[in-house]
Amino acid sequence: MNEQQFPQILTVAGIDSSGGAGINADVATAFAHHVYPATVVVAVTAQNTYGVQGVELMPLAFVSQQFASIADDLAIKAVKTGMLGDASHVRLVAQELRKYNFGPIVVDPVMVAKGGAKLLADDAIEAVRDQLLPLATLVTPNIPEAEVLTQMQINSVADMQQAAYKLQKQGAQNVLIKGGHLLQAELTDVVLMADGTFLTLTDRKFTTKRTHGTGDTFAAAIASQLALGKSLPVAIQLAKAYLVATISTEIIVGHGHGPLNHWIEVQDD
Ligand SMILES: Nc1ncnc2c1ncn2[C@@H]1O[C@H](COP(=O)(O)OP(=O)(O)OP(=O)(O)O)[C@@H](O)[C@H]1O
Ligand SMILES: Cc1ncc(CO)c(N)n1
Repeated sequence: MNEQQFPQILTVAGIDSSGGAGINADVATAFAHHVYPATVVVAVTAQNTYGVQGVELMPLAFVSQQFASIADDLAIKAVKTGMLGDASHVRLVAQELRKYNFGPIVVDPVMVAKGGAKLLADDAIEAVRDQLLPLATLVTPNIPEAEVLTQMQINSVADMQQAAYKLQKQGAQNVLIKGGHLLQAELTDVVLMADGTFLTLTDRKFTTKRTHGTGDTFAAAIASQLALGKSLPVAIQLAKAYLVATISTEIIVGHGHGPLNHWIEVQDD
């Protein structure tokens, strides 16, 4: 491997026609970090800041072909997975990820879009739990996703910690449960590291409806920092700082849940 190669990540996810979430957010985030993003397109959505109007999944063989093309040529240093659509696509992506050594894998188990549209079929949950979580260096569910995966209700930070233990038992090495859906004045994300220690990230909640793609941006920023050689705890904290900056400096696009300001400068540690 040529050490001079530019840092490269792979995002395996869905395209958002309105540009704010999914692969579009991942690509914007990678560029902001001066990291090169390759993409495996699993789904294409007809979507805007109001919601999701349509979804098309790519043929399975074509998803595999995209993986092979990338593996034949690029030097991927970290992976992020996002919207995977249904059980057969989840199983296939897991199978492809097992084939190649693309470095650490950040699994964002995307299930539902901001407007409530399903981005993952109900019968795919088992495949996410059994096939994808054991491959995850880090899994980054929001609270509803963590509830579905662990079959427990989450109403507090203590519940988030308990759910994080369960997700680790299911095979994820490290767990980040995002607290955006917990009704509190402050937002708390809970991270359970592989060594059993907790990291808690607490931030004020900005009053804004422009939060389309926050989860994607957070996970893509973590993958980008990992590709740049940062340790996981440092990558998570730098990614969170970038995310907060993208939320706090609004850009006015669309009429519903608008996209983030991905142009904001990434601060280093
Ligand atoms: N209004 C806000 N102000 C500050 N931080 C926020 C706000 N909304 C979300 N966040 C942060 O963004 C991250 C993602 O939040 P959330 O729990 O909503 O994830 P998500 O539902 O996966 O996002 P999405 O579905 O939009 O991709 C968390 O770290 C959360 O703290
Ligand atoms: C394509 C796509 N992926 C992920 C999300 C979740 O933010 C979304 N809304 N759309």
